[in-house]
Amino acid sequence: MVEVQQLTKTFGTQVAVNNISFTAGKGEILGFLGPNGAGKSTTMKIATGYLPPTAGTVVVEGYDVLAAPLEVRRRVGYLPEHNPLYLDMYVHEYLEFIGSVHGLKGNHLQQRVRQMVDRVGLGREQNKQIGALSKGYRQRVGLAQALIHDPGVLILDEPTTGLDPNQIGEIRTLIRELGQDKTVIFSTHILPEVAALCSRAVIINRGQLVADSPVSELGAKAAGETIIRAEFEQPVDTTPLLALPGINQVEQEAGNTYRIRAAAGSDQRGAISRLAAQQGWVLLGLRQEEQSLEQVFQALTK
Ligand SMILES: Nc1ncnc2c1ncn2[C@@H]1O[C@H](COP(=O)(O)OP(=O)(O)OP(=O)(O)O)[C@@H](O)[C@H]1O
Repeated sequence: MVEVQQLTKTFGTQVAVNNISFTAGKGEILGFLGPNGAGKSTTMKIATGYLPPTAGTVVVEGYDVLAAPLEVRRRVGYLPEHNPLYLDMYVHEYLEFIGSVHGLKGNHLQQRVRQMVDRVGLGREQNKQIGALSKGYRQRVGLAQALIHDPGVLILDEPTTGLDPNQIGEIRTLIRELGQDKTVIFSTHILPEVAALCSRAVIINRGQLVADSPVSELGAKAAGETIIRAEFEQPVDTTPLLALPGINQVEQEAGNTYRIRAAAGSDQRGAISRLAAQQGWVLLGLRQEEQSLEQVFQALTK
């Protein structure tokens, strides 16, 4: 579990992160979104103990990043945005080195290295120097080093950037598996990735939190209201529709389709279909409009 509370980070006069709070739970994959410069990497660096907060706290599996940085590092796997690898080291050698930094030794260390090579799909490239690997394979080495000590929390800064579509698919599958029993926070600019992988998303903009909600509810939040389209066989009297609680406006569109604006986050379809039955209206279609994640992101971060 990762608990970010009223976190602020300033660099001189620049406020990179401005009083944000959110929580990521065990078995949860949290998408961390925001435009360039929003403060994502800064937040992740603080949560992994690489940067101290200016104010506020981050608590990782019960340990405060400032008060217990070693306990935090033991429990966190971190893939930084600019994956800092030792290019002249061989893949095995590097993973052994990182494993030993985490206190792994002997057979157990060798076994973990083999398991990680296998897990991230480094098999064919495992005997090369890191400098000889393609971007995608370097990213896999970065993931393997983040996982080597079997941390309960994984913080991945743009893990799929620069990968080809096949590699993206494989890394997403891996993240999905890891998310079953770990806490995973990952940042990305690829919005369909969030829809595919995450149950929840946190969006920040200019250092401030602008959304923290289940991905499925983001649309209504961004729009500030829910739009429903109802098609009837005949024109209907809009007065009883407008009288339903939570319905703000009803407009007739082409034919006998009505655009119904309702309070954000509410689902009025049941009430509308019951009203239609009461009034003897033949309801041909009833559809709640979904906003795409792109639209939501743009609305919240412009
Ligand atoms: N060491 C630093 N010194 C000064 N300013 C910094 C430093 N690190 C980050 N910043 C500033 O803090 C702000 C947030 O940067 P950050 O890297 O956290 O954004 P981001 O959301 O990760 O962006 P991107 O999507 O482009 O990676 C930016 O304006 C950046 O210039």
